[in-house]
Amino acid sequence: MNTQPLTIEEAQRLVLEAVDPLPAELIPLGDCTGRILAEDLYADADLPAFDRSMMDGFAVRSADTAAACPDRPAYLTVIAEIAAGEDPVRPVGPGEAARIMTGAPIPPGADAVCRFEATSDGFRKNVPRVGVLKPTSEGENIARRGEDISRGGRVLTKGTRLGSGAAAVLASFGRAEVSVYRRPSVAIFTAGSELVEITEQPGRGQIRSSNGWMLAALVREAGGLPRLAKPVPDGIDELAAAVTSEGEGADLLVTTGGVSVGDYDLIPAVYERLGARTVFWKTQIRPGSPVRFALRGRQPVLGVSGNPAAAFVNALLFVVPVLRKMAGLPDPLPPTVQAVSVSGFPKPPIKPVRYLQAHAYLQEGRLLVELACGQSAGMIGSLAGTNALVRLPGGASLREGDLADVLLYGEVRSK
Ligand SMILES: Nc1nc2c(c(=O)[nH]1)N[C@H]1C(S)=C(S)[C@@H](COP(=O)(O)OP(=O)(O)OC[C@H]3O[C@@H](n4cnc5c(N)ncnc54)[C@H](O)[C@@H]3O)O[C@H]1N2
Ligand code: MOO
Ligand SMILES: [Mg+2]
Repeated sequence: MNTQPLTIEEAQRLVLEAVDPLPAELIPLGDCTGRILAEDLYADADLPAFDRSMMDGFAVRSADTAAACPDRPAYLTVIAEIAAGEDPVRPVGPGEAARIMTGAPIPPGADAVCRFEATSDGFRKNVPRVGVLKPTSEGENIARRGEDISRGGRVLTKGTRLGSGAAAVLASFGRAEVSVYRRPSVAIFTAGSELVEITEQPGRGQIRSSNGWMLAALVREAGGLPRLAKPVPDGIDELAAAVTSEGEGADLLVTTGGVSVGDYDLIPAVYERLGARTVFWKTQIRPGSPVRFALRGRQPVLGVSGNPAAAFVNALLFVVPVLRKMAGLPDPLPPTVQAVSVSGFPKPPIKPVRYLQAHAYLQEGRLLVELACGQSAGMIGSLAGTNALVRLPGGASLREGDLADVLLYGEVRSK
């Protein structure tokens, strides 16, 4: 086990190294939103599958229209009407045109579509003859077979998060089922003799256990399936029994509380009882420094701090990346962007990296960030209404107007 506090980069590397993407499963296309594609998708056909009209108008031979102008229209005999869904076989010969609708196949012989607006009488149905008012160039208003997606090409890449656009592509190739990475299941345990369930009225010295609910929501947001156990009193037997019975088969175990040096901080002993090998304990981050990472066989176990804001930071920095990697995303670490800080941070610089609860928002197209009031690790209020963490490197201070590194985890809107 590493005994020196690790840098955040080293700690994240060790955690991510220990986990792999989960196996794939087939799901109905209608359930694909937010899931991660587990295969490359190649086009097994051209899209569109046939040359088709992009306008309502007339399929013509472009040469017939070369000299057309409003004063001397090119008059063509209308030989057919082609609606979308039809399969026209009759060729358009010289001096002829076929009335055609958007999406309908181009008939043999025609090489362009002249839209209604560029004809005389075009909007009138059943006219035997139409006057084309301007030249229609070869290929005009025709979508060529395969011009959208050509057969054999890769249209979706493994590791893509599926959404509306991908659904359109998958549907076009008849994929009623899609292969995605399985959603990670996460068993969550909250340790502490002071904790009561949220439906209970806490007695003196007791508190409602909020961390489990926070973690369950975060797991869900990251695409995982949380299983939240009842709060467990501090006791090696009780905690080990709960994890053994309710953590069975979970892809990830998360415990909160009990990771520091107090007399009842029993998580190290519990992990030992469970046969989990500790990979590291303590990191150079604040809050959340005493986070613990262990492996119980292949099952990863993350012991996050009991202090609510510290638990939140631990979860964003470790639990979410683990879930993203398990879910098949190629870039598991949350992206960092830069924003102008409208607040300064009054405390003096420290050696560890600080993560500050913040609200990032847009103003006239620029990303700004405001620190939440109350940055103590034990506080909960700063978690409400925030969508970002400001990352303050070791030794750095933050003044109003400085450019700050920001880790976004929620929707960014205008203020
Ligand atoms: N002597 C030292 N004491 C502490 C150190 C240290 O280095 N030396 N580190 C401090 C830091 S930093 C942190 S962070 C905390 C870590 O605490 P634990 O992970 O051991 O958590 P607990 O002691 O169980 O609880 C801490 C705090 O959080 C509340 N809590 C716990 N679980 C929940 C929950 N499910 N929902 C809401 N709140 C919860 C708990 O009541 C305590 O107030 O240790 C410092 N101490
Ligand atoms: O690292 Mo502890 O999380 O400061 O509060
Ligand atoms: Mg403690």
